[in-house]
Amino acid sequence: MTSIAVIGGGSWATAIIKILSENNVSIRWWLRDRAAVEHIRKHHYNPDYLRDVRLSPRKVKTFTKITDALNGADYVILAIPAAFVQEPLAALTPKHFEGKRVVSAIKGMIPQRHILVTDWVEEHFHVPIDQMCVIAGPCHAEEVALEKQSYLTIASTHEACAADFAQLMSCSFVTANPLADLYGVEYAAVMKNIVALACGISHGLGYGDNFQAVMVSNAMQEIKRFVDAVDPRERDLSASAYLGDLLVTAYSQFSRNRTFGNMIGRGYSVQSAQMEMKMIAEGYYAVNSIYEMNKQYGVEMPITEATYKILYEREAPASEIAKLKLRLR
Ligand SMILES: NC(=O)c1ccc[n+]([C@@H]2O[C@H](COP(=O)([O-])OP(=O)(O)OC[C@H]3O[C@@H](n4cnc5c(N)ncnc54)[C@H](O)[C@@H]3O)[C@@H](O)[C@H]2O)c1
Ligand SMILES: O=P(O)(O)OC[C@H](O)CO
Repeated sequence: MTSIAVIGGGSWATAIIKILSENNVSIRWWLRDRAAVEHIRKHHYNPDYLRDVRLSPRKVKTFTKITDALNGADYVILAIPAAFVQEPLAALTPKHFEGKRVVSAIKGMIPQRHILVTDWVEEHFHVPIDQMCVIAGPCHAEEVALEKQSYLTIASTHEACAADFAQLMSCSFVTANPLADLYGVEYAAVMKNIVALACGISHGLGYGDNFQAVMVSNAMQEIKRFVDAVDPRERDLSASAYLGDLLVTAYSQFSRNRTFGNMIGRGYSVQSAQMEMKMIAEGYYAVNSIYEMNKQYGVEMPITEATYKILYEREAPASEIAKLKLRLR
């Protein structure tokens, strides 16, 4: 039986565990919050996220020590927002990851370093890049909880590695397909969060669907320019791992990033929006990383620049979106 360690106690970790539990696997789940661990052991659901998801005590074991969760695991899935992933893994060494495949479920970048999570894992824990995958595609945890038909893309530099893990992430309500484009998929997943922030900000300011449709079309071009500059190769950005994820995050009621952006557009400060939201909007951190990274590449990125100026330079949302309006086509 495949043994899978899941690191993180949020909504996406909980949804991933629900999917994996449909297959013949054993899950070793590390959560930061001890009270949540106690609760799950006793009541078999996560008290903080997706409370309707029942967790099989036969398949899912919870741990408060991360090294215990990793013990004997074939796969390690990282499902903590990128801004917080370094701290819980700080005590781990390359030895803990020997012989294990690492899967990033994170759609964000390491904030202080402006690097992708897979690059950080390779650098820090010496996991070979071809032994890593990312979980991508348009998929909200809330819809997984409701067993609504969803599609995931498992991306890796090594197609066989992606294909193996895709099997484990497929079930009656999820179709997971492998794709050999680790970096393109990972960057596109980071960038769609920035676009969702911009869509939310515009919506909060009173812009309508017509404007958002143009924003999303321009965003797809912006993502293509950036990804082509950073990792040039042939790829079909209309595939669901890229365009699909952008659409779901820009339009869904469940989108954390859009919700956060909407609050900013309505006049909340960054701090008050963060306090009001129980969940993490990865795009807030990602926009800083992509903006900083782009100093090296010099790609034309009007949506990223406008979002950066609003969130990090405290420019007024109304005037930044008014300027952006003139740059969209
Ligand atoms: N939720 C989704 O539908 C979804 C879908 C696809 C990908 N993702 C990605 O999954 C990752 C996890 O997101 P999520 O939606 O589960 O997040 P979430 O907001 O539901 O949960 C937050 C998680 O972060 C942890 N956390 C919060 N503050 C922390 C801190 N200061 N230090 C350490 N840990 C802290 C919490 O314990 C919890 O595990 C993100 O990269 C997100 O982009 C989420
Ligand atoms: O839409 P968000 O901001 O909640 O992000 C969640 C996922 O990335 C959607 O695929």
